[in-house]
Amino acid sequence: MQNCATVKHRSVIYCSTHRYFNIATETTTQPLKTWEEIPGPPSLPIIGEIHHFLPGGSLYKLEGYNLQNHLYKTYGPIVKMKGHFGGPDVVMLFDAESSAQILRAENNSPKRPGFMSLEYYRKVVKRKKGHSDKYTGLITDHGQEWRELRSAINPIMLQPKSIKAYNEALDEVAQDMVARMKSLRNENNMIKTKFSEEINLWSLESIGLIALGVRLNSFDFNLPMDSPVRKLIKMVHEFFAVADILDFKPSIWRFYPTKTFKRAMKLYDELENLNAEFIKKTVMRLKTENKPDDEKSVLEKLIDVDEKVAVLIASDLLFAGVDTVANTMIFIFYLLAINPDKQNKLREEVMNKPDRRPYIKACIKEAMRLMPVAFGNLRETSREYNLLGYRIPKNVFVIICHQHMALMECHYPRPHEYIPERWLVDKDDPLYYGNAHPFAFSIFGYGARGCIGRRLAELEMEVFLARVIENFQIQWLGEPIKVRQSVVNYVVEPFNFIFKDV
Ligand code: HEM
Repeated sequence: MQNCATVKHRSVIYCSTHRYFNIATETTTQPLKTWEEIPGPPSLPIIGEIHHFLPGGSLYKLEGYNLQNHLYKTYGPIVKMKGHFGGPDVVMLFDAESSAQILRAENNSPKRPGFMSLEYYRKVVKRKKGHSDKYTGLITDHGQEWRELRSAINPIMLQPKSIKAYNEALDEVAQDMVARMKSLRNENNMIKTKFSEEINLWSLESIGLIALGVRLNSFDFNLPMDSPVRKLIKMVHEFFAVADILDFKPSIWRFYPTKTFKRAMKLYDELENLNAEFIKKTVMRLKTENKPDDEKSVLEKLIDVDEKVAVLIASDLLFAGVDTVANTMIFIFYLLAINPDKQNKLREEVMNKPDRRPYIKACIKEAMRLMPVAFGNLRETSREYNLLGYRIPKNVFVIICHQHMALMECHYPRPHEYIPERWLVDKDDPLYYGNAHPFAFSIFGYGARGCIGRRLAELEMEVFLARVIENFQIQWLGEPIKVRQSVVNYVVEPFNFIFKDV
């Protein structure tokens, strides 16, 4: 059992009684420890900690949850990783209260760096080519520019009523996808084609319909491999792969244009052009139509505000909204497949309660807690902090390791079990989710910069899951699923799902 109070490097006990102390306030009479004193793997000049990840190193072959758990157990709730090859120093937080401290304090103008190579492409490469737009996009802008973009999109994407209006359209996509799945099964009721690609088609079709207002026809069996839709999916995958190498792994691209860096610049260019093509076609069509507000797509609503902004935002929605939702959906299917009692309970609800479905929401939430699509979130500090008794300087990258925190016993009892009920039980039940620190699980991020696609993602997943559960008994064959951590978490093949007719 992993208990927050058992961390050997800390004198602070805050969690086992479900009371959370503000550690910064507790220790104000003691001198702050320095940046250098923050525990972490010893680093070497220039290369930082890379040697630990090489054969024989203490972190060799560790990744994802296992890496986080190793760091937490070895160094405690705050771990420093030195930047390598000109990259920034990073602090990893496994402590919910300190995460809250950073996320709340940075909420005024939150800076989430992350996709540095994409930012370089949009702010340096593109501008050298003559693009002079004030904005570069939701993901890569910060400060005033980001705030302006965000305030244009917030009312469209975050109001439950405007998202609910897409229910029927999403259901149509879900039903089409179920029909496609039926026709793609072999004699053992397994999907003959690559399952992850199939789910990506569903996710792209859904987001395409909402963002652009058109059916992309991703489910067309005659879709050529070099069609724009397939190209887009391939490019989004590739985008995450190159961003992982350049931005989240040691890379010297800041000093020398590596092969991957060159590939990335070309890919970002191709991806933006492809997105622009999709969007241009839609914009032209929309100019000839005049729909009532509640039937308009996100792009249509944004065009009413500002056409250039509309194109930028729709482009970011397309690539941030495909892999995230698709992979989450695969994790949900898997957890329901290996927990047939939960699946049957869900089916009961889906078949009998069309209007109110709390259990489906709980199944999705619990899957995201147990198998999140992203392991953490990021903020750059805009000032100094006192975290857990250490001085954290300005301009440091802080990673909020929410995957690890959401699997801590002190927050969620029986943390490695799939128990959707924990999101529904009363206060006096020990499983009650409200006993956890509110920042222990923050899959969609936090505050002003939190995921703009959250409500849409939730609705997409609910609608599709209901249709799948109504039609199929999902089973999983053989060894447990394997997950590969990249910028987002992916399932490694084989996809041993069985979709039997109910
Ligand atoms: C299960 C699905 C999803 C998960 C877990 C997820 C998670 C996240 C997280 C953690 C962030 C960072 C938030 C922060 O910094 O506090 C984020 C940002 C973002 N997400 Fe999502 N997301 C999902 C689906 C989507 C979808 C469907 C879309 C598009 C419709 C989308 C578009 C975006 C965009 C554009 C941002 C950047 C927002 C900004 O910086 O202002 N996401 N997402």
